[in-house]
Amino acid sequence: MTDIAVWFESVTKSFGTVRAVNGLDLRIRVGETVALLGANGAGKSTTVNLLLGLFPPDGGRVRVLDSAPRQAVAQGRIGAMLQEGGLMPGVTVQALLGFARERYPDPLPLAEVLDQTGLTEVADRYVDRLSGGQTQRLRFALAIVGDPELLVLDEPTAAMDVESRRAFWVNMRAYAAKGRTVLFATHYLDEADENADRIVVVAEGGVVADGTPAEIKSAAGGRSVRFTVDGSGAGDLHLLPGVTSVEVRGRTATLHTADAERTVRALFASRDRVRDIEVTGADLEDAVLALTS
Ligand SMILES: Nc1ncnc2c1ncn2[C@@H]1O[C@H](COP(=O)(O)OP(=O)(O)OP(=O)(O)O)[C@@H](O)[C@H]1O
Repeated sequence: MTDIAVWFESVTKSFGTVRAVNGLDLRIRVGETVALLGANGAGKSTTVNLLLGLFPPDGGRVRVLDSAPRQAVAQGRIGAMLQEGGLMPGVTVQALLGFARERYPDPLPLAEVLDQTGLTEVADRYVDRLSGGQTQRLRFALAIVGDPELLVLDEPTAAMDVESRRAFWVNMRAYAAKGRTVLFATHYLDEADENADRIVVVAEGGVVADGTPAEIKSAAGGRSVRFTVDGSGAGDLHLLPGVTSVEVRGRTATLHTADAERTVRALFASRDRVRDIEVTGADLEDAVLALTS
């Protein structure tokens, strides 16, 4: 028995000519809550699907809870909330959770799951009559009903409003606090920051950064300098001292810099006038942009 819950070793997976996962190395310890963070197409869902044994890797090895993924899933040791997949219509919330419970060797009590996921009030409602947020809660309930050792969530809060989202993370953290391992994929950088012990940033199918939220922010380092581009254009901005990347949207330029003071001084020296200048500390979004650009 090891204390590694999830182990990817040099894993690759291609779809036709697209290499969705490219030499991925990742180890997650038992009890960790890890966010997989990356842009569209970075390889998050493919990683999750490999972890669940939905298809085999082309190369490398995936181990979950000391087993092959399919075996761990078959034993009911992994709970998953995926992006798609319909719920059986024509049954009530309670009945569906009841069926699901029977598939597991040691499920949680039904009342506890309903209570924990805020579904008690709609227990008798047909699943096709639920709101979007309630449907997501039911998906979460189905993921935890078997009391799995590992919980895998692929963009779990998509389609939830602010209040449902907040409530969802409270529930997720309560589950993680029982010593369970959680891996969730997200686009929401603030959610990764607030709800994970560790953030793994993926781009083009590989890990580009891995650390605590604080470490990720400081690894990307630096600050952002934002201003309105005037007649001088934006062509030479990447040459300014300290600048690590340049983004221009409309008339607003954002410079990511490792040395804001030198960048700002050189910026003022290089043009007659600099309008609407704003210097901010790198937030997680800037950090991820800097790491993946
Ligand atoms: N079944 C498939 N067939 C063909 N290409 C695929 C398939 N699944 C994924 N891909 C491609 O693999 C790459 C990685 O996709 P993946 O869904 O893993 O990314 P993601 O990080 O989850 O993206 P998103 O945030 O948009 O869900 C993308 O270029 C995608 O188009």
